[in-house]
Amino acid sequence: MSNTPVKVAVTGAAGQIGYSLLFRIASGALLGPDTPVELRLLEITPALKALEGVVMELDDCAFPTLAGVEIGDDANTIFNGANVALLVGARPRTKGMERGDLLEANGAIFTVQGKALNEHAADDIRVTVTGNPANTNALIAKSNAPDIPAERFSALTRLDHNRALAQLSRKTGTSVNDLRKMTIWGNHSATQYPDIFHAEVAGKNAAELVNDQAWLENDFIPTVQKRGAAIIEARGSSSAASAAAATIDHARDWLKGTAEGDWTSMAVVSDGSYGVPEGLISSFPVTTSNGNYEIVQGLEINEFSRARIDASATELGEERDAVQALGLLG
Ligand SMILES: NC(=O)C1=CN([C@@H]2O[C@H](COP(=O)(O)OP(=O)(O)OC[C@H]3O[C@@H](n4cnc5c(N)ncnc54)[C@H](O)[C@@H]3O)[C@@H](O)[C@H]2O)C=CC1
Ligand SMILES: O=C([O-])CC(=O)C(=O)O
Repeated sequence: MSNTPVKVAVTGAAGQIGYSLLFRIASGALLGPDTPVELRLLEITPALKALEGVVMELDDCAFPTLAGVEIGDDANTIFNGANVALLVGARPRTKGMERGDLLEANGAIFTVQGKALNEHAADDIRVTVTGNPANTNALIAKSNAPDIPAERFSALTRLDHNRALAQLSRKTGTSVNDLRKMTIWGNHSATQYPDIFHAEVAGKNAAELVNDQAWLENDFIPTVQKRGAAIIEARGSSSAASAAAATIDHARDWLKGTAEGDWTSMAVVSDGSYGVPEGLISSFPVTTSNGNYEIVQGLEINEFSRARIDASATELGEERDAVQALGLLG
């Protein structure tokens, strides 16, 4: 085991996603069994007592990879020296809300945290925003952290990606292990576009294999787009364990790399690829290695996909304008 622990900051650590996420990070699911990890856990003051209880449970697991835990309510202290920041802490939506309805309630959290990261995080910091509305919260954090390269900020669409894999695997009667090159485009919202035109099932093109436009339009796409709402309807609260698992998948692949011949979906700052306006944090197909990502280039976009990618980009532009009007962009 190497000696220097990687400092992983998690916000909203006493929340329901935190309760799944922390134990997986501490057990090595993010950085592997040979890398010690120091958890830096941020909460609001009234939640610190509950967080102390979670830390007792972390202690009681005696994880060999857990080198230390620090908790607190001050982002400047908790983000000090952080190498990885998982920004989960934010209010979840409840029944009948869209994620964008949380912009005003949650946006301000990410101005403060962006500034604190800018001042105190380690030089190699990589930031993943899970708290909703994730793309625009990531934009807020990025714009309040001018000294951190824009490519170090990302938002989570891996849960949507994983949901799309699960739906395609069920439809084709194959294992998720046989699936490659799924893509989520756009916003982590009901306008996101899960795209199977480039996906592969055991080496065959998924759209051609499925060959069922009605399923694609009326089942697959809306099921993935509205899965979060379906879970709220069924569980009475929003997805937590699957969101934690996706947060780990996202951050792990970013640091460790995607497999040869595959890619993943991450919401990252647009460089104008595929006509998504530059500067928006939008989901793209990306390959990763050593903590860097590249947007997959050269994919042919058919008319069906074009309209959906554009619609989600339009929504992201509207969210950007809304937070700009609220004075949240640095
Ligand atoms: N991007 C994605 O795929 C998904 C995103 N989410 C989002 O993740 C967020 C967290 O969800 P849950 O854990 O279920 O919510 P939760 O309400 O159980 O926990 C949120 C925690 O954040 C804390 N918090 C609030 N303000 C904070 C601040 N300024 N600094 C640090 N901590 C703060 C709260 O005290 C609370 O403990 C929500 O916004 C939810 O909508 C949830 C599922 C999937
Ligand atoms: O739908 C929600 O509000 C929680 C979430 O982001 C998801 O499950 O995808």
